[in-house]
Amino acid sequence: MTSDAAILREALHAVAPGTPLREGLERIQRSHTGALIVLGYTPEVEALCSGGFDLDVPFTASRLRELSKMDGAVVIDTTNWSIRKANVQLMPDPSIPTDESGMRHRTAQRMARQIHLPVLSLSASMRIISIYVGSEHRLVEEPEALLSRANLAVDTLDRYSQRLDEVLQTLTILEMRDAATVRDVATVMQRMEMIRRITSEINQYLEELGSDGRLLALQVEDLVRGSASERALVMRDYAHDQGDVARVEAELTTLGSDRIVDLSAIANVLGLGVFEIADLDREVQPRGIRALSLVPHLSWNIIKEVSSRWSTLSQLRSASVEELQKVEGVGPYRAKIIHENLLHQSHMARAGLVGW
Ligand SMILES: Nc1ncnc2c1ncn2[C@@H]1O[C@H](COP(=O)(O)OP(=O)(O)OP(=O)(O)O)[C@@H](O)[C@H]1O
Repeated sequence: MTSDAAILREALHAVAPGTPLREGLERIQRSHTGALIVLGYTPEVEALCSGGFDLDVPFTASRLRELSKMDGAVVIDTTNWSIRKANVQLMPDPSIPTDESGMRHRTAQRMARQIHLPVLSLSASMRIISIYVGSEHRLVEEPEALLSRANLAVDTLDRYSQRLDEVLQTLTILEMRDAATVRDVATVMQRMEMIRRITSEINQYLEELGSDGRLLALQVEDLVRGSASERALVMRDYAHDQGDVARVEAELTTLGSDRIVDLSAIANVLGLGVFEIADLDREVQPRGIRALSLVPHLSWNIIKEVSSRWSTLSQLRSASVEELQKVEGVGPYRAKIIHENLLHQSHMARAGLVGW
């Protein structure tokens, strides 16, 4: 079953600026009237409606405004965006608790708690749009306020991305010198997880911003391009058990905000066995999967095959062209490219130059 929070998120998306529903709500606000709108038409909703009249007309912003001029609620079938009822009295169970004041908002909250569908309430006096689903409640924010918070979050994402670039470059150089430590790996994973978190927050803003968030969406896309696959590569390089990457991903995602600052906790999610602070300075070897991903023209299957033959990047780097050729799917040409590219990466790293 879809959770109330997920339904609320969808509803926020449906009322985002630029959508027909938002246009209808803005028209109602401009005419200084209020509205009570149920987003969903089910037998349960039908049973809680009294009076008014039945309709089956396509939803338009102007129809919503006209129908909201009348007393009572409007019911919209969101499966085909048609208006099904207008001028109806909603009769949710009066024993359902509500902390709202004013009959419109109290009815909206009770109704939402009973049917677990979005119910919108527009106050005539305060120009506020509220959405209720189950016990969830959100005010629909003005685009300007949302946009300024989203911009702040994008600035943060930008700073986090720069910092990730730095720590990832350090890790790359240390990997080539066989000197990476648990701390370096955990620091990269920490930065990547922080980027994932702020990106998911921004995506929620973007959903609510609708067409007003288009430019910002492009900027975010630019900042996070390739970051999810890079994160998976680092995990595959260092997770104690390579088959465990899905668990690592899930645990990292749910790590509380107090624990995400703790490098030991992150290292332990990767299975790197940190029992005391000094363990963070233990050297670790990558499997070489990220380094192989930088070699041109290598398919994922070949990367997996090659990396499974040698247990560490340094062993892989010392493999000769002849040895590489013994791997299924690797011919003389590919073997040479792998060999030369890994050496090239190593030389660049030794010279302190990365980003090939
Ligand atoms: N149970 C209900 N079913 C349908 N419509 C209702 C219901 N309760 C209130 N309303 C609608 O809300 C309108 C305003 O009601 P009321 O003045 O009691 O609420 P309010 O919250 O004080 O108003 P506002 O939100 O505009 O400040 C009513 O005229 C009616 O159209």
